[in-house]
Amino acid sequence: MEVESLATEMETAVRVVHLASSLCVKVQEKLRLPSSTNGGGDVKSKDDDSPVTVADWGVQAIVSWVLAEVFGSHNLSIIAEEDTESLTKSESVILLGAVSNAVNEALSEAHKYGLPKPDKPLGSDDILKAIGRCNSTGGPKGRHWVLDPVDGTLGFVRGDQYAVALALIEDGKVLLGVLGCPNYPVKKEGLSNGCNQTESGSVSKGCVMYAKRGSGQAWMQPLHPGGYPESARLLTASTVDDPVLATVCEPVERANSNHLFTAGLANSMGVRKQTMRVYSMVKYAAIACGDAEVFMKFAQSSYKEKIWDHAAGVVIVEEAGGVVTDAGGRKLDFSKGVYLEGLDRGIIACSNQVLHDKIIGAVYASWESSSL
Ligand SMILES: Nc1ncnc2c1ncn2[C@@H]1O[C@H](COP(=O)(O)O)[C@@H](OP(=O)(O)O)[C@H]1O
Ligand SMILES: [Mg+2]
Repeated sequence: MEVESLATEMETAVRVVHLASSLCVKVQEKLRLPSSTNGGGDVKSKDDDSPVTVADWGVQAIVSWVLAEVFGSHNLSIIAEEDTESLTKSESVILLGAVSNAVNEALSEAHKYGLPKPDKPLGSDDILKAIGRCNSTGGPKGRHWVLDPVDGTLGFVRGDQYAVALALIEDGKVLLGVLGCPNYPVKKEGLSNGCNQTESGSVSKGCVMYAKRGSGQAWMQPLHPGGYPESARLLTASTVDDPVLATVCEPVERANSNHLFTAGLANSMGVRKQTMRVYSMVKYAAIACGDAEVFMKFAQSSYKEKIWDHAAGVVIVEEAGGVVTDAGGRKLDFSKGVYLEGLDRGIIACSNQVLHDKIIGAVYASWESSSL
């Protein structure tokens, strides 16, 4: 498949991530209201105790509905994080109503993003069908959309960073990636070289980043409440290759990555800047636009990374000039279904190859002496 032939896929993916991000912004605002007035925007717990909200289901419904409208539902394969189980329980009527309202409110604006909109509001059955359709398990062959409707749900419910992440995988390769980062601080003007902030530049909030495999380009658009933006800027990852000058980022949650190991590693390399703890794939976004140089994640060995937590971010970082591998220096394998099978210890994303080589070397040196 020629990557150039993916114009409609890219266009649709970018536009629907803008629309989905606008839904998230509204739901996150509601979550900050007292629970009696937040319109059913409460936070639920999944079986693994991680949070899930109206936004997770709402985004999944919207993306699934739009992709089915544009590409047809026949043979449409979507691998996504949420399922309908808790939404279909009898006690979930209010929750399903809140998802329905959020989805229909967002879809009523779809034309502002150049996307199809339904003739009449979607019913609960349509919404459950759209969410439930995203149950593909992927694999080595064929075309699969990969969606994390709200990555970093903990950040989302805390009013912090989160991302809407959509990617397209074909025959195990990530061809397209789109990241909606509604709370990302973006410098407003004079931005010719990524989204680095300067002291003089004014900063606005929210962007969508995207890249097509092999294009050598990653792009960023501002997030506009009123519709699809006219402009896009090229992103360039940082050329800093001296760890002493590098900014390292890692997950906020101690449970998701070994902070002690990362701190020891950074220390051994002479890193001086304070580690940035950031929720979600926004860490990949920070590397792609030059705000950070290194993202490291060392989960517990029993944890298996899911493809939707990485696919979009990896292609965006790579096309912006960065390098992403496991801790053994091997490319992440998106061909094995829902999980990143065979991952060696952790994930290392760097803004350039020279820095990446240094970090991988330091991981080897530190590993033996660590108690991981
Ligand atoms: N025990 C664990 N170890 C590592 N990652 C985990 C984890 N439990 C959940 N995660 C993943 O870490 C993601 C959040 O990333 P981060 O910690 O970098 O902010 C979660 O995404 P969701 O919030 O979409 O569930 C989830 O997929
Ligand atoms: Mg996630």
